[in-house]
Amino acid sequence: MNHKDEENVYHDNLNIELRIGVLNPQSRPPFNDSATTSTCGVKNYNQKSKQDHNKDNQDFAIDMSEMEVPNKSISDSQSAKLSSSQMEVVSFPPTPNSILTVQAGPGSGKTFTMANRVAYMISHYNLEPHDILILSMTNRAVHSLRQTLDAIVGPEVAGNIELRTFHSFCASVVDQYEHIYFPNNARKQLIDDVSWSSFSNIFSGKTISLSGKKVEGTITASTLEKILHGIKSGEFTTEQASNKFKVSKDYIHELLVYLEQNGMMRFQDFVADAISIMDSSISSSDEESWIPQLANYKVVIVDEIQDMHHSLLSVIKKVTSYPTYDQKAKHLTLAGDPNQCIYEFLGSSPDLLENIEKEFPTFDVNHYYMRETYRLTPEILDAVTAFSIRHHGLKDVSLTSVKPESFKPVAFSRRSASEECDFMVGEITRLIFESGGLLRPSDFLILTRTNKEIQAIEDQLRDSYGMKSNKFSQNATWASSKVHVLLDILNVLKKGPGSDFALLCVLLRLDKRPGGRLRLSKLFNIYDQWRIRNSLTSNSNLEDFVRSDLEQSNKTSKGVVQSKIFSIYKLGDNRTTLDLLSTFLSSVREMRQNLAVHQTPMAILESLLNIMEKSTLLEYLNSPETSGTGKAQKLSIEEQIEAHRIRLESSLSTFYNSLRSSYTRYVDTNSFNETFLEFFLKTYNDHVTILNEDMINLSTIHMAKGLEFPVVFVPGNSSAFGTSQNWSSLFTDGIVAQDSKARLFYVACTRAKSLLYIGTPEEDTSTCRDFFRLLTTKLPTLATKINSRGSLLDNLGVDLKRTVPNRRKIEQGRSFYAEIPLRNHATDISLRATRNLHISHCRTTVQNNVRRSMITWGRYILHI
Ligand SMILES: Nc1ncnc2c1ncn2[C@@H]1O[C@H](COP(=O)(O)OP(=O)(O)OP(=O)(O)O)[C@@H](O)[C@H]1O
Repeated sequence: MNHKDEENVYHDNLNIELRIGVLNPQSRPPFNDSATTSTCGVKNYNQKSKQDHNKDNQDFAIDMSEMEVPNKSISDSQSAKLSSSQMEVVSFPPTPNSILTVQAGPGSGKTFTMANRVAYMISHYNLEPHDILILSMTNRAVHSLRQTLDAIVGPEVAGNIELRTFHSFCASVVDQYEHIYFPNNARKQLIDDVSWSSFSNIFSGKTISLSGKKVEGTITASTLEKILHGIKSGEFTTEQASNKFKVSKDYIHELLVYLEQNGMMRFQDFVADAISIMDSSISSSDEESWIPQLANYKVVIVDEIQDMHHSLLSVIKKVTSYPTYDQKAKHLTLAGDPNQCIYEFLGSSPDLLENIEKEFPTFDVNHYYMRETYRLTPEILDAVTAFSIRHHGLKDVSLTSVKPESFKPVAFSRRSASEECDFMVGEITRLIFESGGLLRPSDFLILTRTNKEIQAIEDQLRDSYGMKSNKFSQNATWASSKVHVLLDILNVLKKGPGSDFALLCVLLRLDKRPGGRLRLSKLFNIYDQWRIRNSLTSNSNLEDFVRSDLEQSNKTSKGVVQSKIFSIYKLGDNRTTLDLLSTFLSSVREMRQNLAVHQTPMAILESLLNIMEKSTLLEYLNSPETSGTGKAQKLSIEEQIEAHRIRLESSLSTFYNSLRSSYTRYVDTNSFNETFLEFFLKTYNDHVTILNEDMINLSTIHMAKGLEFPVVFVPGNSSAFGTSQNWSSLFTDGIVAQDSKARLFYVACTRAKSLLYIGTPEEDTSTCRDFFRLLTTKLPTLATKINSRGSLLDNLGVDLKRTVPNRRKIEQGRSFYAEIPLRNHATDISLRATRNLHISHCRTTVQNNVRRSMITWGRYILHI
C-alpha cells in the first residue's frame, strides 16, 4: 500500500467513525441498521442466559484502537518478584484486633503488594475470599487491583473478594438493607452533578409549592449541598442552616422532604445513610439482625488512606468495629503515602497514618515502610524529592529508585499557557516520529491543576492541531455534556426514584420559549396539589398526572378545556410545548413496552433515538450552545457548529461505550434480578477510562492519582486562565511553598515512568540553586546511549514491552518530522518572529500542515 492509499483508507475510517458519532435526523447512526437483529428476542429478559446476553452484546464490535486502563501493567505484576520489604508486608499476620499500616512512596508497588497480601492470607491463614473487604477511592484503583488479583489468584477466587469504592460500598449497603432497617424510606437513587444543578435551578429563586406549602428561596447548587449534608450529618439544625445561609427554614425543610420522598441522594447522603443502617443493624445483640456480609468480614484493606476525610474514616471505623460471627475483632491493613495527600480541602490529613492509634485506640498498630520505587527514574526521583519534599519541609521517606539512570526532567518555559500547549504538541509529535512510532499518542499524559485548564488544552489540541484527546474524570464525561438529556429520558423510561425530576428536566428542554422555568414551576405546583388531593406518596407520579390531565382535555370536545396544564401552556407558541410533551409521553410508553421484552444496549439506543426524533430533543442535542464565552465567541458560526459536532460525537461515543461496558458487567456479574436499564442507571459512573491509542491523555492532578505514563507533562503557566498560581514558588530559594502545593506537584511529577517535562515561569528559572543541577532545558535525544540498556529508545522499548522499530522506520519518522513546519518547541525563535510579524496567516498555515502531517504520517508510522 502506498502512502496515498494509506491516507485514503484512514479517511474512509474517519468517515465511518463520524457517522457513528453523531445522532442527527439525516444520518442515523449504524445502530439503527442492526435494529432488526437486536429486537428479534421475545424471551423474557430475566430468563436470558449469560450466553444469550453475550451474544446480544456482540453487536458492539470493540474498536481495536481502544485499550483498557494503562496504569498498572498486569504482565509486570505476574512476572515481578516481591522485594523483601514487599514480602514483609505480604506475610504480616492478619491477627484480629490489629492494624498494619504500610507507608509507601509513588511506584513502590502498593497495588501489587496488596494483591499478593490477599493471596497470601487466603493460602496461609485459611481466610475465605468473602472474609476480605477491600476499599479504595476510585473506580480506576478498584479496576487495577481487580486485574492484579485476577492475575495472581485467578478470576474465580478474585470474583468472591469484595472490592469496592467507598461510594459503591455505601450504595450497596443502602440498596440492599435500607428497606429492612428503614422500611418507610423511599428507594434511593444517586443524583449526578448536572441534575443537581438543574434541581437548584428549577426549585430556587421562585415561589414553589412543595407538599402543599408555598415556599421561596434563592440558593446555589453547592450551597444547597452544603446545607443538606450539614443537616444530615448532624453538623447543624435546619434553623442554624437557615441563619447561616440566609435561606428560609421552610424552604430548606421542604426541599429535604422532597429529596427524601423522591429518593434523590447525593454521594455524601449515601455515606451518612450507610452508617445509620450499620448502626441500626447492630443496635440489638441478636446476631439475626446483623448484616451478614459485614459480620463475615475478618479483614478490611484500605488503599490511599492518606486521602480519607472525616466521613470516609467514619465508614472505615464502622465497618472495622462491626461485630463478627466468631466474636473476634477484625484486622485492618491501611496503605498510603502521606506525601500524596491532596484532599486536605476536604478534611484529609497527611498525618493520619502516623497517628492512626488515636483513631483506633483499641487496636494493636504496626507501621511498615516500602522505600523502593519501580516507576521513577533516579533523575525524576531526585528532582521531585528536592523540589517538593526537601525544599518545603515535607516528610522525606528516603525512597530509592531501582531503575537505571536516564534523562533529567526537562524544564520548559513559555510566555503563555497557549505557547506551552504548542510546545507540548511539538514535543509529542517529535517523540512519536523520531521513535518511528514506538511511542503513541496514548503514551502521553498532560496534567493540570484545574478542569478549566484541561478544557483550554483540549480545545487548542482540537482546534489548532485536529488532535483528539482523552480526558480522565471522576464521573462519566458524557453525563456532564448535553448528552445528559439521554440520562433524563432513561430515568423517565425507568419510572422509579428520580423519574419525576427527570421528566421536569426533559420538559425544560421541550419548552424552548422564554419563561419556561416559570411555567415549569406552575406545573409543578398543580402537580403537588393533585398529589395531596389524591393522597399519593409514591415518587413517580408526575408522568401519570401529566397523562391524565392531558387526556382530560382531549375528552372535552365542546370547546371547554379542562386541562390544568393547558391553562399554563395555552398562549401562542407555548401550545407547541404541550404537543411535544404529549408526543414525548406517547413514545415513552411505546418504547417502554419494547424494552419490557428486550433490553440490550442496542435496543436502548434505538428507543432513545426514537423518542428524541419524535419530540425534537434531537434538535436540542444537535444545536450548538449559543452563549459561548471567551474563545467560543471568537469562532465563526461554522466553526462553532463544527466544534459542537466534534464534542457531541465524542460525548455520544463515550455514552455508547458506557452502555456497552455496563452491559458486559451486567452479564458478568449475573445481575439479572434487576433490568439492564436499572443496572445501568445505578452503575454508569462506575466506569474506568478507556484509552484510545490515537488520543493524548489529559487529566487534572487529582484525577491522575495512581496512574503511571511513559511521558508526562506538567505545564506551569496558568496565567491565561486567570489564576496566578504556578509552580514558581517551588523553585525559588528562600521561599517555602504551601505544603499542599508541594504535595500536588509531587503527585503530578511521580506519574512519569520515563520522561518528565515541567513547565516553569521564565523569570524564576535562575533563582533556585538546584534548578539547573536537577533539571535540564535540553530536549532528550532518543538515539543517545544513556545506560547499560542502550539508548533512550532502547529503554523505552524495554519499559513499554514493545519491539523497537527498525532503522528504516526510524529514518522514515525522522524525515517526515523534518518536513513538519512546527518547530517552535525546539527553537522558539522562529515562532516568536512569526508571532510579531504576521501571526494569523502563519499560524493557520503551520497548523494545517501539522494537522495533515499528524493524521497521515502519524498513522503511517504507527501502522505500517
Ligand atoms: N517487585 C516488583 N518488581 C518489579 N516491578 C514492580 C514490583 N512491584 C511493583 N512493580 C511495578 O511498579 C509499578 C508501580 O507500582 P504501583 O503502581 O503498584 O505503585 P503504587 O505504590 O501504587 O504507586 P502510587 O503511590 O503512585 O499509586 C507498576 O508498574 C508495578 O507493576
